[in-house]
Amino acid sequence: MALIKLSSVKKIYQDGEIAVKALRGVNLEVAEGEFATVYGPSGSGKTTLLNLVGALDKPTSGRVQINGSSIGELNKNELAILRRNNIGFIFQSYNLIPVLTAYENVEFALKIADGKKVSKNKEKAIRILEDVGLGDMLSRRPNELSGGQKQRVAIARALVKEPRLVLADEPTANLDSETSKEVLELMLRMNQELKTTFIFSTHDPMVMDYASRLLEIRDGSISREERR
Ligand SMILES: Nc1ncnc2c1ncn2[C@@H]1O[C@H](COP(=O)(O)OP(=O)(O)OP(=O)(O)O)[C@@H](O)[C@H]1O
Repeated sequence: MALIKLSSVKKIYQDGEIAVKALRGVNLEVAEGEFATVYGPSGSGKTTLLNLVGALDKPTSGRVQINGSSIGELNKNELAILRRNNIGFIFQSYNLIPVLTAYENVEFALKIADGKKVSKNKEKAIRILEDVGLGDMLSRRPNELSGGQKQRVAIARALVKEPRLVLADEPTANLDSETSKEVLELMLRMNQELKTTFIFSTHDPMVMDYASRLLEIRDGSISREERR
């Protein structure tokens, strides 16, 4: 069974009088363990696609299945549980909690996922922050970190739960090439060792080099696909 399955998915945003057709009938299956990137021009529908795959939004028509569940049939609470148990998100806007330190932001994500193993959580949170190169910034708050460092806290927070699926919107947009490489290597290791599935939206050729599957999206449709 595919981890993600989209069947004839359309998404129309109503912008006042105007209906914006953001996705125009997308069919897509992503299996467990894929490392896929979605690329295409600005406004082509990449973020819309990731939001649907992440159960953050529902399609206007068609079906989005995550691990066999049709998201159109789940209520808000069920969608939240599905996301919490399966998906790590890395967004452009970071969504870090401003009053918490880098370490606390990462540890908090673990606490929500699994309230029990507190001592293990501490080790895990520190280790993943070291892995993204922030071992000496554990006690900094978001406003004391650069854009790229915040991005790396957001990456650590998404990965620390070891979710089945990681969704990332331009994960390397604010990182220099050395840091991008380290973060991508970390994700690739998780992909190989834990079979974590990754789906990225990106313009970055380095990210595309790591991908095992490239999906081009144009005007709300998948226009080209390549497996490597
Ligand atoms: N909430 C919304 N209301 C109305 N229109 C929207 C909304 N969100 C997105 N759109 C429109 O839907 C289309 C697809 O947007 P989307 O954000 O998915 O594109 P994208 O490929 O991620 O673009 P970018 O690379 O610039 O982030 C665009 O025309 C956009 O203006």
